[in-house]
Amino acid sequence: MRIGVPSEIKNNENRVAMTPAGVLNLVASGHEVYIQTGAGEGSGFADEEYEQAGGSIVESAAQAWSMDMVMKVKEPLPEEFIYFHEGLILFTYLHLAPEPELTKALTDNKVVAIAYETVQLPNRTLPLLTPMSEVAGRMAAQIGAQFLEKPKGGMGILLGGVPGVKRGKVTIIGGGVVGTNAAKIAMGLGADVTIIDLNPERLRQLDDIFGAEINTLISNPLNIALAVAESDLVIGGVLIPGARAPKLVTEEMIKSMKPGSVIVDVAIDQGGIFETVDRITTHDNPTYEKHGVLHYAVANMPGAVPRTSTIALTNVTVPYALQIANKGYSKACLDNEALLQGINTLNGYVTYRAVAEAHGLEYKEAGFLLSTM
Ligand SMILES: NC(=O)C1=CN([C@@H]2O[C@H](COP(=O)(O)OP(=O)(O)OC[C@H]3O[C@@H](n4cnc5c(N)ncnc54)[C@H](O)[C@@H]3O)[C@@H](O)[C@H]2O)C=CC1
Ligand SMILES: CC(=O)C(=O)O
Repeated sequence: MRIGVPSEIKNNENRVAMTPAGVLNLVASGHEVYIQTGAGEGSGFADEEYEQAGGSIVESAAQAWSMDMVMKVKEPLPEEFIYFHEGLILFTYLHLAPEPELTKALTDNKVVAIAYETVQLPNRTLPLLTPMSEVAGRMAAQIGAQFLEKPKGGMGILLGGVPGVKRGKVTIIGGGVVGTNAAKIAMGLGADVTIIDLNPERLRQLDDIFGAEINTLISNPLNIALAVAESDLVIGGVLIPGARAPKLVTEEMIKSMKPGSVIVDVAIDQGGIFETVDRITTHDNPTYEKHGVLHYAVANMPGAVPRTSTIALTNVTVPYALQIANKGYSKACLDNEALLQGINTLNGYVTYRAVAEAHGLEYKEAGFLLSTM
């Protein structure tokens, strides 16, 4: 199979979908990999390293997009829709629930769109989302701590306090991968941390992991309102796979926070959990202020630490790319239920139920479509 790897074009997105090690793997199995010149630079991978691994460098995005399968990191932006065509296999993060135009472009052009974030193992975990959630979760606590500093617009507190001065309060809504990693760093900084989750079993696990060092609360509007009101930093890490994130933190709750508090909406890639987050922000201009609270809503947080993120991401994506390349997408997905869960659009249909529901579109089961093709 011929695999194309274009450069990422989102603001400050320095990750790339393939490392030279990944190229070596695919080439060793008889595939051809075409990398757009300079695509790996932001992650510290030079064109020559890809060539030494057996890949070919192409000059333009159009050339990289002209292959049988395109591997990317972030969802395509409107200027990339011109490259869509029938039968193209697109393997990348897509986050389609909050993206009606992208969903339409993929179905109109009959792209086989396999979303990293909905590839799901039988134990319900999301192996291609997890490493980036680990990165973003850890970053969320660091970023929150930074923006609480006065010169960054915050109220001017140190999360860990000092002897004789109270520690800062951090509430994390969603105790999955983002939440757990945010908690680790926030606790490491010395903050007073509360995690809120809907799943009591998850709260038990968190209690076992962190013990008395952490507060856990079941998710309901009252607990969220009380915790948000007394927090200096609130981090949103809720996910219902494939679906638009629920708005759990209302405008009234944001108004109840102290001036100079900070919210970090990590779940913004699925639409975000804060009612007052009305736009996606960028690494260039990461925050805005509303009701005196600093709002951070960058949808590609790991793009700021591309060396770590690219390696962590490709560690998990390349084995799945190999299955698709070796068997063809149809057999690979029929043989591997986890990969089948990744198909979001196929033959002009939306094949992920939560995405179809988000846009009021007809849903078709990918397995059924593939077995009748
Ligand atoms: N902004 C960025 O750059 C990045 C964003 N993300 C996003 O972060 C979000 C979280 O991802 P993960 O932690 O990997 O998901 P996860 O599936 O590991 O965790 C989600 C947690 O949310 C909980 N939850 C569901 N409904 C809830 C509710 N009503 N109240 C409280 N908790 C609830 C679940 O029980 C689960 O524990 C996703 O939207 C993901 O795409 C991930 C990486 C980077
Ligand atoms: C998961 C995601 O959206 C990211 O890593 O950018």
